[in-house]
Amino acid sequence: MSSLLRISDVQVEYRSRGNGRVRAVAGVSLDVAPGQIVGLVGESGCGKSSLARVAVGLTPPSAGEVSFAGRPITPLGWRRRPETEIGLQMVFQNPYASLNPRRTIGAQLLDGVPVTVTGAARNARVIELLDRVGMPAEAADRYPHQFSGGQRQRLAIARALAPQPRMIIADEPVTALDASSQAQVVNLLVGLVRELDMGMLFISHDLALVHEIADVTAVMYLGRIVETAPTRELWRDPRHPYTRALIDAVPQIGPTPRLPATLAGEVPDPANAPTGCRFRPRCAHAFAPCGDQPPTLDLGGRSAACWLNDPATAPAAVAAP
Ligand SMILES: Nc1ncnc2c1ncn2[C@@H]1O[C@H](COP(=O)(O)OP(=O)(O)OP(=O)(O)O)[C@@H](O)[C@H]1O
Repeated sequence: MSSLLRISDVQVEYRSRGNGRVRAVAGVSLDVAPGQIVGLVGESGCGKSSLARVAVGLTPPSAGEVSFAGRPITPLGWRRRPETEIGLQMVFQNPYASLNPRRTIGAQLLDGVPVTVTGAARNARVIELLDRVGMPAEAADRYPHQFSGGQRQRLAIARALAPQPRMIIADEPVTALDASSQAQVVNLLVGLVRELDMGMLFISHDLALVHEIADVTAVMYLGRIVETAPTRELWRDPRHPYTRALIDAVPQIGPTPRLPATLAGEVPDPANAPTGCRFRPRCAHAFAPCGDQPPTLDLGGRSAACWLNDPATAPAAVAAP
């Protein structure tokens, strides 16, 4: 399958206190195909937002490349080419990040409507966008502060749809909302993405939510993707102990209810990332080879960066105490 968004070996570094540098994203590759929903999941601080900002050209990568529909995305390219041409739009956790509090909703939606739509059709497009996200036409004359959090996120989705993008990157789009709005906004977003046959990179710390909506799930830990698989396979048969731990942390209801297991410890600060496998200090299966960083192993339609999947090293894990 050809990819729409291609992230190749991207690194993101920040200046840390003193003269040091922190590598928040340490070599990530990820593809999103047209019409595909890819979920990117991981605990807070693992580098998800840093990766999203690079993917839309808001932050330059320290190394690696991002391309969209075969064209490179760089912050320079982003400025030169209006986002309406790029076809990649972002929905942020906080809708105030994408909605200007001082301008009416209608004016902001109009900004995103392609210039090829002219005259009365422009206003008609605004009304249509509002209708798509379940908001009344009168919303066009109001300001963002006149809406609830859930309504504002609906409006931010309408703003993202205005340029008729081919893909959305949604970074924790419902985390800031109350529980009842969360389900509504996720259903709306996923429904629109499917209906309009767009691609989506859906970033979340909530594996259960990603399980419900994503075709493919990528699991990120401390700046690296540790496992990628079709969502159903990942859930049924995780190949990385971190994925297993995240699944075990989800409460199971139904015929065999199970209490969630907590994942011991916390994500280390990337400034003090462990050598070798970064998950090693928290991993119940750590064995000698984990002192070296595991490569991303191709497991046939899926991949995992864990020595347990390497036939050459795995027997040692069984032998380990
Ligand atoms: N501008 C910055 N300067 C320095 N360090 C940063 C900066 N932005 C992020 N970081 C650090 O990079 C790491 C990854 O942060 P990032 O926000 O990308 O992770 P995340 O998985 O999206 O977490 P969250 O969901 O909490 O936002 C964290 O350790 C964070 O402290």
